[in-house]
Amino acid sequence: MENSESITTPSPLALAGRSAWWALPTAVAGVVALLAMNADEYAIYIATSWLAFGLVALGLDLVWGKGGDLSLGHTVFFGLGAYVYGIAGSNLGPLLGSTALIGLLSGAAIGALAAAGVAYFLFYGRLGALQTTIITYTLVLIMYTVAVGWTFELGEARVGGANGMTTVPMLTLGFGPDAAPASTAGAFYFALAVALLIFLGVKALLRRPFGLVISGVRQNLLKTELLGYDVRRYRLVLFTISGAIAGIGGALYGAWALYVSPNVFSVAQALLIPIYVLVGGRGTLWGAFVGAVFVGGLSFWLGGGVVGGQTALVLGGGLIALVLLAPRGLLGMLRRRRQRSAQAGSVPADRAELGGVDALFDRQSTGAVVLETQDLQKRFGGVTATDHVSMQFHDRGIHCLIGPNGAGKSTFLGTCLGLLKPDGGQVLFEGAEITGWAPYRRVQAGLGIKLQVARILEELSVRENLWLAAYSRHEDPDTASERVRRTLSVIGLTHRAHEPGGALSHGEQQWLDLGMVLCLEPKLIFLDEPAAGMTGQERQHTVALLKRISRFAGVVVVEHDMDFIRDLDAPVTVLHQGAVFASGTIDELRQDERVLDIYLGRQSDA
Ligand SMILES: Nc1ncnc2c1ncn2[C@@H]1O[C@H](COP(=O)(O)OP(=O)(O)OP(=O)(O)O)[C@@H](O)[C@H]1O
Repeated sequence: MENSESITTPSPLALAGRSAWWALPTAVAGVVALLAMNADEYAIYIATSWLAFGLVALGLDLVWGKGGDLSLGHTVFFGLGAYVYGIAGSNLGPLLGSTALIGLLSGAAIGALAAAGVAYFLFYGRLGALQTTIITYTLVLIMYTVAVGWTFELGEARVGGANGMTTVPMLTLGFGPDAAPASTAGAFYFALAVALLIFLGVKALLRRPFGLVISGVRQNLLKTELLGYDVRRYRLVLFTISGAIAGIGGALYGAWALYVSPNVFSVAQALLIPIYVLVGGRGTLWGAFVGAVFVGGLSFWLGGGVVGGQTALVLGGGLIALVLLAPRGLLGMLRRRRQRSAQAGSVPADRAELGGVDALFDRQSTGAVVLETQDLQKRFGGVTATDHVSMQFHDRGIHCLIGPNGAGKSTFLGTCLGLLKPDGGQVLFEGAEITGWAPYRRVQAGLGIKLQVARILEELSVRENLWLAAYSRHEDPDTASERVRRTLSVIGLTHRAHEPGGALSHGEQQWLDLGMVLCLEPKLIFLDEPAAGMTGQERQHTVALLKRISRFAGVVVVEHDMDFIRDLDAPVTVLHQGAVFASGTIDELRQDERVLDIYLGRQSDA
């Protein structure tokens, strides 16, 4: 009862935790501000640079800790922020004053622009994680070479290649030509306020459904796309925001150092940023600042000569030890580990409400053809995996697809879903050609897919998993929450709604995965080996559930288990060597010598 009440909580914000989320960061910033009042001016000056580095680390933690993409190129956005602040500030500052505002705007703009360009290339090119890291690293090498060799003058600004840029104006908070530069303390408080506001902005963003999608992207990119989210766009937006934050950090750094060296693009500087994040605690956001202060503070202390000038050596050794001893970072050590439930829950057959399926579909199915393939072909080198397949699937009823190993079932599924690009033929959805569509667009149009291995988002709660699916369909938090409540009852997981998906048993994860597909209210559902690994009772229940679902949506079942197919009592198509080989009822096909032959391997040609 307690669970079901909280499940109906309409606000998506409830998904992300406490409501006074802004109070702690604000209080911490307040305490830091109070401490600074009594601190030595030189310490305040040094601490201002830690805030600038903390910001670029925050930008990286956003894409790495939250989004899962390790970028080694964030120092490029940081360095560009510093240079562009120098150029814009030295030209506009004498006219307008407020180099602070100029710095914020120019740093954010150049950081965002550069990051968006890189992200477009990375994500729309569908490059993998390793390639992302290598390409961002290469970017650092390129930028360093460019910065060392480039000398030019632009108005008051002089960029001097290897000598760097010396015309970087001081931070001015006031407006107008007569505005005076900020004091050391003034610059620190300004940087602190900027860091706090950006931190709160990032937190607020991640508490929105955007944050859940990003969490999905990190945990399982394919599943998130199969929930209908344009994952490339989400990653691009996240990377762009993170570049803007790094650019602002760079502008603050430029205003602090009053000089920009091409070394901001050096490999050493590039590697320091992930080190800040690792030391502080990846994915914590706070850790970005903790890492910058800790590493900055340590090198400041060591630089004072306490270890006989071996600063880099001692710092390096210390950091290696820290990362080994506290792999989750300083803040990660403090965080309570989420307990994985040891409960080995079985499939909740007796608790699931088959009748509840009716309430999950608002629309009536008409029995019309929803998906059609025409002459579909797919080759892998010399292997023809899909051979001129023309099939139709309706928005009601069950259709089974069988065939021996290597018959081309998965390939056919992959081309229908947009996971594989066909070499010929067409895929039509409700009469419109969708052959070139990305998977998420097909899901938005009404295709649902449950792959053989359950794909759930293990760190999100059961409810959040379902909510993400329902939100993709409805984009209305209240409607999504209501659908989640109904779906939980259908899949019998209401009592585990608030547990992380990763704590569920194998069987329960399969049900959760199916529940996510149901939340999408698809017109046609592809199920890849739904009976794999199930007990007899679980199979019976699945058969009953699929029959119920098939009143409202077409269900295409790809299976090996002939008893399961028989129980489904539905038309069957046999694939062999990529082509449609036979079709009929399972009993008819079991009598067909040709079909028996291919299953027993007695025939090499169709
Ligand atoms: N990525 C790939 N690269 C090269 N060949 C592939 C690839 N994917 C599939 N194939 C080949 O295409 C043919 C069809 O494979 P597919 O996996 O579609 O069959 P299947 O019916 O799903 O088999 P199974 O029931 O064993 O999963 C096989 O000969 C397989 O070796």
